[in-house]
Amino acid sequence: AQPGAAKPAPAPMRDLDWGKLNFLHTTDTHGWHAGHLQESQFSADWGDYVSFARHMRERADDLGVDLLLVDTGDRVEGNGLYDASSPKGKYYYDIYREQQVDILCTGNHELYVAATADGEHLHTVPNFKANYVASNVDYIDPRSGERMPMAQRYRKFQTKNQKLDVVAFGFLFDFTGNANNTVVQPVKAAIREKWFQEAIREETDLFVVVGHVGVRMQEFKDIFGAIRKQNPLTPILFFGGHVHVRDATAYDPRSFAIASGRYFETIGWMSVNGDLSRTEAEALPTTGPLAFQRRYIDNNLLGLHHHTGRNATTFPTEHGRNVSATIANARRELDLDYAFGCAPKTYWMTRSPYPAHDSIYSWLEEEVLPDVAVNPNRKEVPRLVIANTGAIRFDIFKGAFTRDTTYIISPFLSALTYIPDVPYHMARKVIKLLNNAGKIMESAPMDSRFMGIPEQFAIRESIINEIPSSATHPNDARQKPLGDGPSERPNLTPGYTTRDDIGHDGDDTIHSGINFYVVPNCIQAEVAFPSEGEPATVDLVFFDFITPWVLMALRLSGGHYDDEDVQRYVDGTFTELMAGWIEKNWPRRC
Ligand SMILES: O=c1ccn([C@@H]2O[C@H](COP(=O)(O)O)[C@@H](O)[C@H]2O)c(=O)[nH]1
Repeated sequence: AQPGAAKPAPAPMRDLDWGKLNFLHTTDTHGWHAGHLQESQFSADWGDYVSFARHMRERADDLGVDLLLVDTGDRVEGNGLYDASSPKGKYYYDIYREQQVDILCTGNHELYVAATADGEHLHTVPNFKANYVASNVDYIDPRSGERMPMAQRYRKFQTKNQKLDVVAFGFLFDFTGNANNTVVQPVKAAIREKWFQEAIREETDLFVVVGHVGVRMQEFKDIFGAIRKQNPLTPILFFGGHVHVRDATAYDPRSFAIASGRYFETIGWMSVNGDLSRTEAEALPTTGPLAFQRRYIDNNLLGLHHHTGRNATTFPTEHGRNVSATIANARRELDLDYAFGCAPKTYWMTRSPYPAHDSIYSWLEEEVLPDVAVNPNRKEVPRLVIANTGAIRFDIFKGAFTRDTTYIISPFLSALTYIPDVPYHMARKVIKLLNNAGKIMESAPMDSRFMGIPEQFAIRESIINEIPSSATHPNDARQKPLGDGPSERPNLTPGYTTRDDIGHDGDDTIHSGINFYVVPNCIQAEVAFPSEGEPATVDLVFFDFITPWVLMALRLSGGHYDDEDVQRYVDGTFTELMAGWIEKNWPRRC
């Protein structure tokens, strides 16, 4: 863990079930390779993960089984360790490569900005040349204009100990927001390609699909359908991401899919037992069942010690320590602990309802947006200022708001844009349409959920845990999450209490539950409105990311505007404007 990181508290644990084939899975780490310095349950860093993987690989060797590490993309954007350097990723690429990841793929965040895609092509792809798989992503060379696969389309290899043949794919969901130096082929088209049809006809013991795809998204179902049609009995293992939740499901009895959360809070564990080798299986009179297990490991040192049977002295390897030290140096050089101000209280994204005094969205709407959305030439003009909730990525904790926090909360280069003098009777309808457009904005790429937080692709209704559970045994499947307040098990720390299709026992650490309140796609501040009556026209100010939806909403309200009508409203990114607001409004020191 990093110097000064919060120390984890002991908690009741569930063990890992080892199988013949075992996996550790990271996804949507978004640059959090230093761990969560302020959150004890997630405060291990990438160096600790390097040590952990080393011990787990040794254990696999001792047992004569296999362990593979997989990563399903969105490794970048969302933390100072990646975002604060110039160029972005100056330190991150060399830190990430220290882990031996066996199969990895691209996420959408590797592709939003052309320079990020260049970085992926120049660094992570060659760093993991044999292991990086890009089944539906191409890169366009900026000099020659040549279009080429981002990496090999699929990977065929044998596991170390049991010599199991694996055919692995690496997919990205049907993302359309990529920069023009990349091409994302829709999954339905990619699986019709000759190379894919040949790959699924390879002689293999199992298929592994890593994907920056939610495990309940159609893209994974289509890939599963195509492989299964050709291979009625071969095990197919899916590792998903993008939606930022812990989740697991099975598409049929010989397949399994896991998603392992977000922000390096979780290290996913999947294990498989049964007749995996096709030659052995073919010799049997009938095909035996496969047994799949999953665990969501909280990324903290006490848990990692527990699962490896080690302690503070025996756990860190020299390699792991060096990686932790490299991260600490990078954080120091980037001055990530520089404080813009001191947050007077904690502001939550989804742990409190919106609106509320401790909702980050209420804070933005009531305090920040009215203050930063000011164009000096139009400051008297009444305006509606719309922000998409997906632009905010994390909670603000009471205490120092640092350079690191700015990127944690808002890593995007979001700009405030506007359409001047929109008739108010039209402009006022926009927020309602963005939040409740229903079927009109349901299908990609205009799916209105893309404006909101990724978690809400999976969680559609609030999860409120006010009622204390009566279950007391750690492995009691009837266990229900507990509230944030006093609980019947006072020793439990609040944390993930995941319910997936397999049951309620997926988390390695037994926690009391945390509330999740569904939030709207967008929020809106009314600024400089007349004290009485309504304005005839307003400036409609909004984050540039949501331009296509705003134009569509205006069209539905009878206003015919297009991209040419959209202008820059204030200079600077929203991240910079927010940091400036904090410097001005919150005390410098805590
Ligand atoms: O410029 C941007 C880019 C993205 N967003 C929001 O982020 C999510 C996607 O998050 P993932 O981590 O890729 O799942 C997107 O749906 C937007 O809500 C943004 O606001 N601005």
